[in-house]
Amino acid sequence: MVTVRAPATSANLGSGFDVFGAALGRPADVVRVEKADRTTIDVTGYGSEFIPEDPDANTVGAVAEALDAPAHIRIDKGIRPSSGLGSSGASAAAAALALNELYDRGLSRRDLVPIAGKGEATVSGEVHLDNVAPALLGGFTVATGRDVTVVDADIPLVACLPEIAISTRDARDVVPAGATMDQLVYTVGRAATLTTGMCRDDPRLVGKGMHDRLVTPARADLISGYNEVREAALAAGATGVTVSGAGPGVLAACYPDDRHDIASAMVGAFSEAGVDARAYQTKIGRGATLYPDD
Ligand SMILES: Nc1ncnc2c1ncn2[C@@H]1O[C@H](COP(=O)(O)OP(=O)(O)O)[C@@H](O)[C@H]1O
Ligand SMILES: N[C@@H](CCOP(=O)(O)O)C(=O)O
Repeated sequence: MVTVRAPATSANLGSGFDVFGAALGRPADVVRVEKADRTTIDVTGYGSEFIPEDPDANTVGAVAEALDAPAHIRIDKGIRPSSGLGSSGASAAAAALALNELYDRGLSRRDLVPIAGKGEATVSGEVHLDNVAPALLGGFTVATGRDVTVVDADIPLVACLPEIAISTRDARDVVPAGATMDQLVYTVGRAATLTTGMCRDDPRLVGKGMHDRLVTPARADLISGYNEVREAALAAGATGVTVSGAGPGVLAACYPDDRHDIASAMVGAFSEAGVDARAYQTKIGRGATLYPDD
């Protein structure tokens, strides 16, 4: 048996739609695989009642097929599905690493990124590698086509998860079809600022670079209380706030000592909007961890 823990991830970070991603220190999914004649899946844990065990509908099924690695796959969900924290991608990334080890396929983590992406595509409708790349490689990742650049950034974060479910597929439907030149210039400036901040471990630049006028406003409208939560986090010291992935999670960048106050402020602001929420005080973390021969 092979066991892999794959972390939650936050995609887009505001200015990097479908390109930027970051591994979070927590929460995480744990996936265990054993060889079998055909693939079967058991799901337990957070939100498991909403996750299909049919290999054609679960992200790990497409990964097993792509690797020609049939297995009994047990998924223990630490990351709630439809969260904006890369829940479906984490399972796919964990399965890719675990099955590669179980069947001795000899692929590198980078080789496994597009394979895990096939799993992600089964639920989101399109291939986007901005969750599976950081889940496998860790750090802050820039995914352009099949190329992935990794920065081992050290940035404190708070990820706040409201009790609202938004599927990535639905949230992709509200993304504007085009952009003006002003919007493009603004986005490039912010994306470059964020990337510089990641390279310098500078929470101020990262927070500034998260600001986005293109995709985030459309998605924020799907999250009750988003504007109030954003204002509360900024008032508590966040250097930047944006929608995490396709939402409903909300991500704040900050300095380490401010995490507790920001987490309380975000949960409190959601509560005032009538929405229960939980917050993870975390930071950019490492990629999936392999526990062979468990
Ligand atoms: N292993 C899995 N983990 C989580 N969700 C899964 C998995 N396999 C299939 N799904 C489905 O994917 C959808 C959630 O994925 P998505 O909308 O991309 O949100 P996110 O990945 O941000 O949690 C849900 O409909 C869920 O049932
Ligand atoms: N770039 C994708 C990222 C979706 O992330 P998820 O964590 O919500 O699955 C998008 O914005 O659609």
